[in-house]
Order: sequence, then C-alpha cells, then structure tokens
Amino acid sequence: MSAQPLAQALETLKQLLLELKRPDTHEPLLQLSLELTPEPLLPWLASQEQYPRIYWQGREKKEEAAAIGICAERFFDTQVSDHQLAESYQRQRALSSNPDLRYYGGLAFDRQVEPWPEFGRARFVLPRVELRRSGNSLRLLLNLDLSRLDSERQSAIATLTALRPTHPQAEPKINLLGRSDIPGYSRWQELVQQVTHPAFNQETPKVVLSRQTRLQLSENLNPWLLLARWQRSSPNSFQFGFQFSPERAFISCSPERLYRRHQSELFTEALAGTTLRGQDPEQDALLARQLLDDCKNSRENQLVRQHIVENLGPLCNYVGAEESPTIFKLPHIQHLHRAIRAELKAGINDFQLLQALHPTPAVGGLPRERALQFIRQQEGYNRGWYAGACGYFNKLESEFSVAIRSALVEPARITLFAGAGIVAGSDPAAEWQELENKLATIMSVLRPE
Ligand SMILES: C=C(O[C@@H]1C=C(C(=O)O)C=C[C@H]1O)C(=O)O
Ligand SMILES: [Mg+2]
Repeated sequence: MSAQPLAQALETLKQLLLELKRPDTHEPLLQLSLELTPEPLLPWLASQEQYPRIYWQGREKKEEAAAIGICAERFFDTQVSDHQLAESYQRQRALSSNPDLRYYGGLAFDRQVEPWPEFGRARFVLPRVELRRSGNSLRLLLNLDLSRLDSERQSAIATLTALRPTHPQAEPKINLLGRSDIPGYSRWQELVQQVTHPAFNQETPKVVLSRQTRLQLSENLNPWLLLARWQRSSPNSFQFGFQFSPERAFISCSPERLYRRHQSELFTEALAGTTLRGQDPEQDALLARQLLDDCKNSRENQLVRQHIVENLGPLCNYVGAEESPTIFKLPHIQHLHRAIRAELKAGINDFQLLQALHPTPAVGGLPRERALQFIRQQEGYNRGWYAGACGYFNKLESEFSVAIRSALVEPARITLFAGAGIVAGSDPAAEWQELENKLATIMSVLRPE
C-alpha cells in the first residue's frame, strides 16, 4: 500500500482491526504497519491528549519515534534486584522475533533509592501506537497482544479514535519567577573539598557531583513544545522524552551514548572533560587544544575509558578503545571523547550490558559503589531519571543514551540537572562554573535574548 496521510491511515487501520482474524502464528504479539506521508513528530505529540507519550531521536537523526499508549509494559516501582530485571527482560524479549517491536523506557540513576513517581526504578513500554521515521520514510505502527485479541481490538480502536491531528500551538511564553539550587554553592564547596581530599581521593578517585536547579514559572509548559525548541539548538545529541501523566514529563537533549548494539556489535564511548566554546574559530581551537592538554580533564575521561573497557571485557570477544581523545563540540561547550567498539560474546543480552555499563564513571564515579554511596548520602536531592539510562531495545538492536542535559517538567515549574566529574585537581568554583556552562543551552531556550 502506498503512503497515505495520517488521518486516512488511522481510518484504514481501524477498518483492518475490525476485520482482523486471529493469525495462525505462535507469536504472542502482532504489529500492524502502514506507510505515511511525512509529518513532523514533536508537534503531533504535543497535540495529543493520551498517556504515556514517548519521544526518541537518535544522535545521527536517522531515526525518530513518537509513541502513545501501552500495549505491554514492565514497571518496577519498588525494590527490584538486577536478577529480577534480567529475568523480566529475557521474558519480554523472548515474546517476539519481530525486529520492529521496540520497548522504550529507562532506568533510574540509582535503583537503590526511592524512585520518582510514575517513572519508577525502571520502566519500559511497548507502545500501542507509534509513528516511526527511518530516513525519509514514516510509518504508523500498532502493537497488539494476541493472547487477548478481543479486548486488544477494542482498546486499540479507542486509542486510535482519541488521537488528535496536529494543531498549531502558540510558542510557550516563559516567565522565570525564581530559582533554587540543591546543593547550593557553599555546600558544593564542602562536597568538592571532601571528594578531592587526598585520603578520600586515594580510595575514590572520581565522584560525579551534581545539582538540581528548580525554576518557578508563571505558567505551565508543554514539555513537547519545549523539547522541540531545545532540539533545534542541540545538534549532536540524542533527544528524548517520557510522560506518563499530566503531572510530570522528563525531557533530554543528551550528547552521551551509553551504547548502541546491532546484534553482537557494540558501540559505546567515554565522554567526559569539559570546556567552553570560543567566541571565534581561533579561540575555539585554542580552548580545544587546552582541553586536550589539561591533566584534570584527561583524568576525568581516562577513568571512564578504563572502567568501560574493564567492565566490558568479560562480556566480549573483543574490546577496542581510542588511545587518545578527540573533541566533541556542542553549541556552548566542548568535551573530550573516546569511541569504544566491542564484539559481544554469544548470548549476552541488553540487561547484562546495562548492568555492566550503567552508571559509568561519566555520571557516577569510581569505584562505582563507593561513589554511589557518597552521592546517596551527601548530594541532598534525588536524581530520579537524571543520569539514568534511556532508550529502546529489541532482539536485534538497541540504543541507550545517558540522560544528562535533562529536565523534569511539572506544573508551573521546571527542574534542570547538571553534574561535573570531581577528580584530584578539581576546584570548587571552576566546577560550579562548569555546571552553569552545561545549563547554557537549555537556559538560552528558556530565556531567549
Ligand atoms: C554529569 C554530566 O556530564 C558529564 C560530566 C562531564 C564533565 O565533568 O566534564 C562531561 C560530560 C559528562 O560525562 C552532566 O552534564 O550532568
Ligand atoms: Mg568536568
């Protein structure tokens, strides 16, 4: 069938559903798919009224998805062991061999602490409806659980009927009424001093300390319109968002890949070490040179590289990491970057990868448990999904980003997050300034000149 406009495709799909007979298959899940004429996805998502709403765009921009509703999900609200997560993950994955079925979701930064409501310690959704762009082609996908076809048919028709066409919406008017930081600057100084104290640093060479910045607003923000604006100023980044109710949405434009897997081929990276962009090309190149030559920043990146390579070792036949870092440029800052490639051993699954890689010392620290313990006890706020792992998986491939450069949007307020790797040689004032630099892009979107 040739590509059709969304409104027409929805009618076609409803008709298909009414006529659908139980297919003669052992597959428990069925995915229906129709070609669509191109349509921008974020404005469509911003116009919807159902939950959850999910958005994902990979860093290379080749693929983009907007999803509504739930066909199946795994939600871990209370204590969950890695063993339970692994088992549930295996069950889910075994459910289908269709490479187009994707579970989207995320893991909290620290699964030992009280989770954000609705987001939980881990939550993955097989959406009911998904618009998925691959290159220039757009498809409408609908997922059904065949073990209960009749109720699924009803519920799918209801979801399709309640979808809204994209309607134009006014650019959000943003008035910032107030700001509060946790930790504040004096507490930050104490924390950096504790972590850089030689006795502590010897045992725990890196802790990524972070801060939440809560902005009070005069009105509610549509998180999807905000993400659309933020995305325009964030090339070179993953762009994603999850919203399970009107109460809160988590959105991110993150430069950092946790990993991308295609069958047994794995791509990951060490992204750590930061400086500003220059005012002109000469100054920009000078700052990049200084970043490459700087001991403190090199240490930040080297520790991440080393840890990833060591942790992947037992799961892989081959792991190769770039010896020297290169520069990764973002609109307001530049980072040190090392690409890492690996070939997985047979039978290694995504959950084992998440367990091995997340949180990397780019957002947690080294050794992992000691650094997490320090963050849990001292940081003073709950990170929730900030610095968690967000992405999607299916049997064939998966991709996860580290949810930094992220924000939690709630009624009349937005909470921003930023962290900095504290190692020997870190200075409290310079690291505090690094937090501000990491917020520069989202601040320029919230407070345009
Ligand atoms: C923790 C964050 O970023 C991490 C810390 C960096 C650093 O300290 O140089 C750089 C990139 C990320 O590894 C964040 O942006 O919140
Ligand atoms: Mg840093």
